Amino acid sequence: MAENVPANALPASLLEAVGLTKRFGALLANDHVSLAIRAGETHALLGENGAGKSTLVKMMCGLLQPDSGELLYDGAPIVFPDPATSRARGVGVVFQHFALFDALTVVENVALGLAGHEPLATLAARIEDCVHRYGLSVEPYRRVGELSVGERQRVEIVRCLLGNPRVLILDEPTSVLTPDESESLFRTVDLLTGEGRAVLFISHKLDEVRRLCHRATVLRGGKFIAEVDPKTETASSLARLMVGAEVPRTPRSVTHALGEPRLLVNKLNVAGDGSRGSALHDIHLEIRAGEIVGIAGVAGNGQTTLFEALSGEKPVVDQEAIIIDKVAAGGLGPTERRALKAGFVPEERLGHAAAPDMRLSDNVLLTTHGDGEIVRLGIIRRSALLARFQEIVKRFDVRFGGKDPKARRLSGGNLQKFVIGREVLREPVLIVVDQPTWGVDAAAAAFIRTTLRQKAAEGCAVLVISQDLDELLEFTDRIAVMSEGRLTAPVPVAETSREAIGLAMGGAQAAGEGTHAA
Ligand SMILES: Nc1ncnc2c1ncn2[C@@H]1O[C@H](COP(=O)(O)OP(=O)(O)OP(=O)(O)O)[C@@H](O)[C@H]1O
Repeated sequence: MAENVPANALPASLLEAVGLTKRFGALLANDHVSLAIRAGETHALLGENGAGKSTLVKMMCGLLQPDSGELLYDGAPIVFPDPATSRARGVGVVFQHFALFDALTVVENVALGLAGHEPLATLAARIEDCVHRYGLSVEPYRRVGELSVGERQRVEIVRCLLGNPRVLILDEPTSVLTPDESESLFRTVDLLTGEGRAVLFISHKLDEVRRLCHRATVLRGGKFIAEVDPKTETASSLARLMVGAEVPRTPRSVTHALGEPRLLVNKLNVAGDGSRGSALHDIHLEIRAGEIVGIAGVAGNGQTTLFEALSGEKPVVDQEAIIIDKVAAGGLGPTERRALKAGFVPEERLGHAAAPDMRLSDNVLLTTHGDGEIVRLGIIRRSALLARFQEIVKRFDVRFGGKDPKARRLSGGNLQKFVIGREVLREPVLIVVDQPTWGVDAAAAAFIRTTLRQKAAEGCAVLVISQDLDELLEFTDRIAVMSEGRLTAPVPVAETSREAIGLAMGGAQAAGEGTHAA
């Protein structure tokens, strides 16, 4: 990938933050942070959850105004009063949480963000052109509601590129991508920097930062810590800079006897509804108390439908197709399934797992209202709710400013820790988690995995849907692969390999011996 630029030939900074400071109440989210992005470089912005990366980016594009400090663009001071102005000046941002309308097509969504009234056919042609030029796979006339998170992200990138940005800021672009999708994004990034554009790349995946980025700025606790050449660092030395201490690794599976099946999926068929999620065909799966089963697969192959069928959000006709802790649950809704002590953590934390404009404590209620402890005889026990909220925050180290902010105020990784903690503290016998560590820093990711391992050791059955193969290989016991709505038989991790899983992801039945016996 990209070579180091000799020091005597450094290109000028395109966009520069000089001593930016931002306070939210008592919390100093950015404390005199400086960062310069040069033409032709990919610059990483690193830091643990809540370190202040998104706050810095928001100030660099006019979404937030700094309390002090200034921005320089082409070496001259500039103020971006809002994102429209920064966009018009050539600063494009793709955020972690997308701003797309499900009911509209790709081209309609893109049109909404543009000034003027370009005919949709012309715009679709421009999208096709951009897609072709930068190797992105996006179909202009597909409805966004049908797209996987990875595809939605490409729509956001295309939308940005159509504005012909000189600086492109990507906020955790690979956290929802498969290895292949990430590789193709890296090629796109290289093409962009090759054209003299600058890319600011926020990521918790330190290996990819080392491969892709020319320089890295590290933040910790809202402060600038270091600017380093990631190629001369190791993933652990970078993690040490971010965290200020060694990062623990997830303990491998401890051998313990497995108990009763907690989840049985038997001949589960779900029709595609033409909108989000594909059909499921004849899914079989058994997860016993004490084990973690992982589901790998390229996004959009039925994982979302499977999650929704398991959580009760999508109706399943056959009552016996899903059995939770010996109870036929196919026809039960989400609350009734939670009453069976099942916990569910969906992929989209903001909007699905948590209501953005509700306070965190009220968000606790979303999945605990049927548990009896917090709501009794239809009356909310506020003290019990607050006690649970505080326990989640303490045990899962959820960091935020203020006492009880709205969910949308949390950094991405901290919100993820919150929604995982909310389910884990319900003491479930079955927990289904879609993308458990999306956007979570290395230390917090290790903590989440270790917690899920502990739950399994205590007798919980855990199902993890993840696009991160390394994660699945690191902490699950068996792995199945989802492809075109079909699930391979889960195979013990020791008996499979990245290659076999990769093949199965492409549709070959290579990760397991057959497709049925679980
Ligand atoms: N609008 C806001 N009001 C109050 N606090 C906020 C607001 N925005 C961010 N914060 C707080 O500022 C801190 C920094 O958040 P920021 O989103 O910048 O972190 P981050 O480094 O991007 O984290 P992550 O990796 O989890 O996305 C966090 O503690 C967050 O809760």
